Amino acid sequence: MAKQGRFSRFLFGSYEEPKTAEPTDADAVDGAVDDVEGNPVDVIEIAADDRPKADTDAAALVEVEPSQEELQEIAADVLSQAEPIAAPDADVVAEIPVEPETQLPWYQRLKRGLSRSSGALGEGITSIFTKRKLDDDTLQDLEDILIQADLGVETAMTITERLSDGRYNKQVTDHEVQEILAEEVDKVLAPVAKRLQITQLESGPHVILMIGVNGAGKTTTIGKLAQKLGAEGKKVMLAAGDTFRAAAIDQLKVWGERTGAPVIARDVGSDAAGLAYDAMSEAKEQGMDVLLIDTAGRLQNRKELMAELEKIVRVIKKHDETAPHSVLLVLDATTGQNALNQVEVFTKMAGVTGLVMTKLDGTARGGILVAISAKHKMPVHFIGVGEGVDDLEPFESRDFARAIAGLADE
Ligand SMILES: Nc1nc2c(ncn2[C@@H]2O[C@H](COP(=O)(O)OP(=O)(O)OP(=O)(O)O)[C@@H](O)[C@H]2O)c(=O)[nH]1
Repeated sequence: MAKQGRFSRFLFGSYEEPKTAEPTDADAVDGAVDDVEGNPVDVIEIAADDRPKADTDAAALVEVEPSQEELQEIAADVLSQAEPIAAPDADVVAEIPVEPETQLPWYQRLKRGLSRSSGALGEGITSIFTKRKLDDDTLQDLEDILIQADLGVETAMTITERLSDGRYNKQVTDHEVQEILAEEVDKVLAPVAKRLQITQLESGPHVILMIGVNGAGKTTTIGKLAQKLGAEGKKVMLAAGDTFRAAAIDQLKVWGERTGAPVIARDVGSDAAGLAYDAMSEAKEQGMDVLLIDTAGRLQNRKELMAELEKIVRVIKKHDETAPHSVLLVLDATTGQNALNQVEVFTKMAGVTGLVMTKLDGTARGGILVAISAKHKMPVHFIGVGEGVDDLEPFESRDFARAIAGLADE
């Protein structure tokens, strides 16, 4: 059977989608809660015994704004795929890896971290273009590989169109394809690659609220940021606002010891907003430049999670009307398409100002950052490619684009 045209496969749905998510057993209930700006937001309750579901790989192949109902489903799905709720003190503190003494330069570590993604892309590209001319079939195969790497349909199409321009029916090299891939990825990412600005150095502290689902890497990212900001000479304080999990509190204390940053913590189960208020007082009193506040990734249900985030924001504002100055959403790259949905849900819920993507080293589908950037155009401040303290770096679009395309640094 002749292959369908590339565009019609997406628009008319004959494209074979990656497997869809299993239906969740989340109990949706009606309820109205305001978001941080006071706008009403629908709420979904998640059953307390919800367990993680299979990978959500359902690509949104045609860009359509989700309806309120769909958004509710997405929210249920997003949160149901977080780690299961553990008894608060049944957890153990994750081991914080010790840095190797000799460290590779960042680009090498980035390339190594993205090697699963670039390897999958590279192998795919080589298998397509070895001894084959550029025609409809090869372009279609390439597009499939790019979509499987989670780059998004739009970017995949742009790349194949650019490649076909002037090269149709000719032999192309892997390198040509990689160069075009890198250039197009860079075009999408360059506008969102923005440094995190610490703006409150005079009136301090600059308050950073870290949010995201369980296990995304919030606590680890706080530790890594504390290290970086401290190395820049900034006075940093940490607040263990994930009072839901004993391990999260302990882990933040370990990071505090390691980075020399004071940690404000209370017992598990304490009121997170009360802790944030006290942390603000302490940070002001001690003349801190930056206050990094950890938050719970998952409570009993989304309503509680949202209420807690709102409350934290409200009490912080009692100290400083302009705070929090940054609300960073931490995304785990290994969650694939689900990360796209998390941006949607948390932005509505908590007014996200920027993204941090972790665990790019743990997936062959690091292209998800490209799809997220193309869709949401949200600033990306940092990316993580490992558990070590130096495995988090400010996001540079060109480096990322060349590394994921498997090209050498320039
Ligand atoms: N491979 C890899 N692991 C990472 C990265 N960032 C974080 N991790 C690991 O991911 C795990 C979860 O990180 P946490 O920082 O505890 O996640 P969290 O979002 O604070 O989770 P909760 O406290 O449960 O809400 C830890 O084992 C981290 O070491 C990364 O960039 N690469």
